Parts: sequence; C-alpha cells; structure tokens
Amino acid sequence: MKFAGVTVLGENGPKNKTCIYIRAHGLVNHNSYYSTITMSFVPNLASVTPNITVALGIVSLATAAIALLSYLRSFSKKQSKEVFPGPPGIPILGNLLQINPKDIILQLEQWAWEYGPIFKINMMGQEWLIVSDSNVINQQLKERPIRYSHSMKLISVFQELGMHGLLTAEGKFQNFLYINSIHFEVLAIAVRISLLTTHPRPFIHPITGSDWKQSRRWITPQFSPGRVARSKSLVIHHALILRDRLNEHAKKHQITYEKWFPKGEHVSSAVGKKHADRVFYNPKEISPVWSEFSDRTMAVIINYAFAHGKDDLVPPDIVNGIQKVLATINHRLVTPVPTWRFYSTASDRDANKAVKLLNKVIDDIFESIRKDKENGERKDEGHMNTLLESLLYEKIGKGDDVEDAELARSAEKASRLTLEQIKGNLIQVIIAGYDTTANTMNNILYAFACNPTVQARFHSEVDSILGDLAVSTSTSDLTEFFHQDPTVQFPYTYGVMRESMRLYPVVASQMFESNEDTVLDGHFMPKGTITMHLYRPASMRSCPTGDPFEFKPERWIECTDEEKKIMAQDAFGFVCPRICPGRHLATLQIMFYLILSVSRFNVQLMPSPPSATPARERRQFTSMIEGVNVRLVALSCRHLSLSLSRFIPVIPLPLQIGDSKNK
Ligand code: HEM
Repeated sequence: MKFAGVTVLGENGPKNKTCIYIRAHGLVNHNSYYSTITMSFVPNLASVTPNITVALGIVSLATAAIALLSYLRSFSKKQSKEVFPGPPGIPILGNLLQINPKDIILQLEQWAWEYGPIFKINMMGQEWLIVSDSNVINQQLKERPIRYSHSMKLISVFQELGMHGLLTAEGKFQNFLYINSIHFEVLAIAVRISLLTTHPRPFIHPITGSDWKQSRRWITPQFSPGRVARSKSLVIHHALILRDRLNEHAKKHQITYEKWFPKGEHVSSAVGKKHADRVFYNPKEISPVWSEFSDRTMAVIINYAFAHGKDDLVPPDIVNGIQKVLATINHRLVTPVPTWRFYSTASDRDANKAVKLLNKVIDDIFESIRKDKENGERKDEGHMNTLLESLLYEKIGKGDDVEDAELARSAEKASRLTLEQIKGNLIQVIIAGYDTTANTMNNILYAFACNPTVQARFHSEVDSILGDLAVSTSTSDLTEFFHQDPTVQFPYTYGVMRESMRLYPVVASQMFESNEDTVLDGHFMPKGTITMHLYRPASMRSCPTGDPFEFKPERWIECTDEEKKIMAQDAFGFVCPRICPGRHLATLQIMFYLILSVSRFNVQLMPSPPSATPARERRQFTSMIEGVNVRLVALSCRHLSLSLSRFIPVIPLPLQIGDSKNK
C-alpha cells in the first residue's frame, strides 16, 4: 500500500479512491474541518513500508495540529459537557480501565444510579454521554436515522461480514467506511494518539438517507400481526418439540440430582477417610437448557424468513453456521483491537464461510421459487408465504387486517428491494431475532426459579384455561384452540413475559452518534457526540406502578392503559421509527413456548455451594443472564392425560431445521 499524498478535500472525496475522512470540530462557531487522506493501493506491501511510516508521521502531525486548533477553540463549548457529572478517571485512559467490556452495562447502570439520568464517562479522550432518562431517550430515538445513527462499530462489524440490511442501514452504503487494512489500524491509532483531546470520533460516520427507509417499508409489513398470526401452527409445532426436549433435560437433571445427593445406601466411603462422602456436586455436570431455546427460535425464524416449504434446499449445518456468525459478531463487538483485519482465525474463516453458504441457500431457494412461479405451481391451501416469497412477488396487505393495509400503503410507495437487499435483510432478520428471543426465554426461566409464587400462579393460569389441551401433542387441535391472541387469553403469562423484559432486557443499551450539532436536555451537543442509552434504569425511573425493582407480573394486569404504555415502551425499542419489526413474532414464540412447553415443568435452581459462580447478566450483541443452572422437574401428575402424552411422540412436520437431534 502506498500513500499517494495527504490532501484536504472537504466532505466529498474523489469517487475512484478509498478515502478516510477525518473531522475536527470548531466547537465555538459550530464549524467543522475535514481533512481527507487519500490513499491509492498497490499490491506489493513489503516494498512500500518506508513510505507508510513517513505518511503516518505526516498524518499524525497534521491531525495533531488540527486537534490542537480545535481544542483551543473548543473551550467555551466544552462548558456544556462539563455540566454533566461522571466518575473520576485517570489521565489519558479516563475511565477505560474501570470497565470490563462484558460487564459494561452493569457498571454503567451502577453509575447511572449514582450520578443521575445523564452522566459522562471518558474513554481514552472520547467523552460518552450515558443517558437513562426516558424523555431524552425518546427524543433521540425518534430523531433517527436523520439526526442520530448507530455506532460505527456495530455498522462496520456487520458490513465486514458482508451483511447489510435494516439493522445497520443508516443511509446510502458508504464504501469508504470500511478499509480492511493493517495500515488503516495503525493510522487510526496514530490519529487517535495525536487527537488526545475531547473529540469523540476522528472517523466520520455514514450520511443518512433513503437506504433504511426503503428496507423498512418492505420488511415491516412482513411482520404485521395479521401475517405473524399465519405462522401460529409453525410456532406451536416447535413449542411441542421444545416440550419434548425439556423433558429430556428434566430426566438428566433428576439423574444429576440423585447422583449429587444420593440417598443413604449410595454413599461412598473412600479408603482412609473417617467419614463417607455424602455430596457429589460437580458444576460441570449440569445440563444447561439455553441451546434448546436457541434451536427453536432459530428454526422458526429460518422457516419464516425463507425455508418453509423448501427445507430440502437447506443443509443441516446452516444452523451451526449462523451460530458461528453470531459468535463472531459478539466477539468483534467487544474486542477493542480488530485483530481480524490483520489475520483470520479459524472462527473468522468459519463465519465467512457460513455467510457465503447462507447467501447460496437463499439463491437456490430463490431459483426454486422462480421456477415454481414459471410452472404455475399452486401452493396448498393455508400455505404460509415466507419473507423471501413475499418480498419477491407478493402484493402486500391483501385480505389482512387494518394494520397490514396501512403498512401496505407505505410499502407501495417504495421501490421493490433488489435480491441483494433482500438477502442482506433476511440474514439480519435472523441475527436480530434469534438470540433476542432465546435469551428472553432463558431470563424467564431464571425469574421463575427465583420466584416460586409467580411460577405457581402461571401454572394455574395455563391449567385453568387449557385444561386437558395443556398436554395435547396435536398441532392442529392447538392451532384451532388458539384462534385468539394468546396475550389476551393468558394475561398473567403475558405479564411474566413483559416483567422479565422490563427487569432483564436483552437489548439493555444502545450506542448512537449524532450526525449533526444538536441540543440535548438543554445542552449543546456537537456533531459526532457519542450517546449510550441505558434502557433498564430509564424504565425503572419512570415506572408508574410502584416497587420498580420487584418481579410482579400482576402489575401488567392491574395497571391502566396509560401506565402499560409507559412500562412497555422500552423493550422493543420505544415508540420510534426503528421500533423492532419482529416484536409480534417474538411475542408469539415466547407465549407459546411458555404456555405449551415451560408450563409442563417446575423450574428450580440447582442446589449449589456458596463458592459457585453466581448467575450474572452478561452482554455481547444482546444481554443474557449467564450461569443460570436450573433444574426442571416434570409435572407429570397434574392431568390424567399427561401420563398418556408421554407415550405419544410429537409428530414432526417437515420442518426440522434447528432440531438439535438432527445436527
Ligand atoms: C424478545 C425479542 C426481541 C427483542 C427484545 C427485540 C428488541 C429490538 C429492539 C430494542 C430494536 C430496536 C433497535 C434500535 O433502536 O435500533 C430491534 C430492532 C430490530 N429487530 Fe428486534 N427484538 C426482538 C426480536 C426480533 C425478531 C424475532 C426479529 C425478526 C424476526 C427482530 C428483528 C429486528 C430488526 C430487523 C430490527 C432493526 C429495525 C430497524 O433498525 O429499523 N427482532 N429489536
């Protein structure tokens, strides 16, 4: 790589070159200065290293000069940020060493209670504003994607894996944002070091535009309540498989429990020991259940997205592949140095392969749908169109409910998505919808284990409404029964779901950058300011129903409509243009998994000694309570028919993707 020169170009760089925009604020008069380093690339890297060193030196000096200038001019504007309190840090590194990336949310929440709804932290010279004030959060979220956009890290991690869709769309796709080069990193570090000022981001963020709007207009109608309701039998089918799997875990948990705490005659007496051992606890022997939830949610979403009716074209290892992609995203989001740009590890290569495979599968299914259409092949009555089919061919809103029609009007205004855009969106929908739903289920199990009275009330609601159907294994009988919205039919169970999302939100925080100078809570915020939202303390501060720290599902039944609106606003992304489009599908899955699967078990915590690692919330792409060691006890005696149901196998539909037994 060779630097052709260093030029100051302003906002628009030459089209045929890769550009990095560097921006320094003129904080007094709102002016900004942009310098652009224009680089041309040649293949032989070894022969040009001296040029790079010289260029880096020049760049560092130039940026240091710009930084110094803007720093001197920024004094009066800095005053606005000074008004916010924050934890004291150390010179240069600020608060960096006080934060463990995996525990960042818990640490920031502690500070939020201590320093108030808006406080600041210093991350190596960058000031971040941490916000847990619902009004301010609402204001910022509503002003997206024009005034605020997702953090560059989130966007670049997805783009580098070749996945671009609704979640990361902010404007027209910016090629210059991503430069996969070791020299870029060295350059970034050099610039960062020379910019040891208060400037938040030396590298420019995307320009907002129509990219997100177009995807949003097409994707949102595909997840309207009317369309999601058509996937009822798909979700019920997987809820029954989940019940079966949890039953296997319950058996294992019983064996482990009996091994750890044997009755009298099983005690072993080691030679030379005065007393026989009576407890054989070993934390490695616990059989965790999270993967069962992730398998089911993955299966449902893949089917919903593209696989339903075309499962012969989906290789079994696709689930494994997607899980690897998600693990890679998680890893990259919390890794401060992007090592994958220097060399690829085996997991980096696996993730790339998995994205390629996903693209190929979608291509194959697209081809098959196209042929079906050409041959005029008719679908069975009641066939559920996948997201792929609908995005390619369907006229949205026909025969559906009012909300569908509303959304259809909006989609009609936008031009159809290209196949490339569809593929990006399908992959992102899977990534966005899979562990969010699975982690929520995991957190509910933890809440049940910690709150036996809540669990008892949940069991009683399910039993009293479902009766003998509670143990039915018939997808069609159950689909027929659930003709109503289950959140209305089972209000306490719905309260359990909402309460767990309020106390243990899986999207507990988000980070944004401002795209323009703005005013936040009466204080001037220059373009490029980083803001981090903390949703849990925000919702707790504004909780209108009392006892905000307690797990009380009944608050969702006893509250007024207005109170419910306030309490529900944060879980799926507030009432903002980017509110989660998959919320109805997520809710349907969680409700059916609880009613048809989890209700068949008593959830307890496995006994453990005081030295055991306590369950703790951890954040990667999404948050989850880790180390939840539950013991499932099958409730086999509540209904006469239950004993029968244990001998009736779940009759599998042809949709077995994600079935861990088939992996
Ligand atoms: C319990 C489950 C879920 C939770 C808690 C959740 C939460 C959220 C939140 C808070 C956002 C807003 C992010 C933002 O403000 O930028 C979001 C966005 C999104 N969610 Fe979900 N989600 C869940 C399930 C799903 C499912 C099942 C799907 C799809 C099948 C999905 C697809 C998406 C997509 C595509 C976006 C991006 C929307 C946009 O940027 O316009 N989510 N989700």
